[in-house]
Amino acid sequence: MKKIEVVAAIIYFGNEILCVQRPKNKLSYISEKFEFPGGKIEKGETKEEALKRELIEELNFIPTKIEDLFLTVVHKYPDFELTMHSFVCYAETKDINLNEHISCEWLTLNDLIKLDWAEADIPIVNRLVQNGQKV
Ligand SMILES: Nc1nc2c([nH]c(=O)n2[C@@H]2O[C@H](COP(=O)(O)OP(=O)(O)OP(=O)(O)O)[C@@H](O)[C@H]2O)c(=O)[nH]1
Repeated sequence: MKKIEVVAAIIYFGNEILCVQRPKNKLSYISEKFEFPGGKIEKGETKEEALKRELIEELNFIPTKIEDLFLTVVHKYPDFELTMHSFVCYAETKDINLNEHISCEWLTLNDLIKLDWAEADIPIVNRLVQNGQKV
């Protein structure tokens, strides 16, 4: 099975997190699903370099800070196996451009589960919510 390695950004503005919606796709399980912005790591790139490049390409956005790795998810979709490394980042503005996605929402932790997420993102969403519930 084809394997792809991806980086994804959990971007906080205050207590809100950026969620972006993918366009229609022939693969129904990712079509119009919500995800965290990011994309494939290219040859020779570090994860951080890939993340910065993808955020500029997709959103014209430069994070003020990128934290260490938050969670790596390995998920088997019907057509490929995804390894996705997620990183918490911070924004000092909500001013982004949607160059590839069809919509976006800035949501607090408790509202994240309301969206129709790509399956691979569910462990990340759950971990964010759990961490938020710790006192
Ligand atoms: N960026 C991102 N991709 C995700 C997430 N969840 C998830 O299943 N994916 C899947 O991981 C893959 C990422 O590929 P992509 O198409 O975004 O990457 P890319 O920008 O490098 O695409 P390209 O091949 O058009 O250059 C897609 O199949 C996407 O559906 C997520 O939260 N963020």
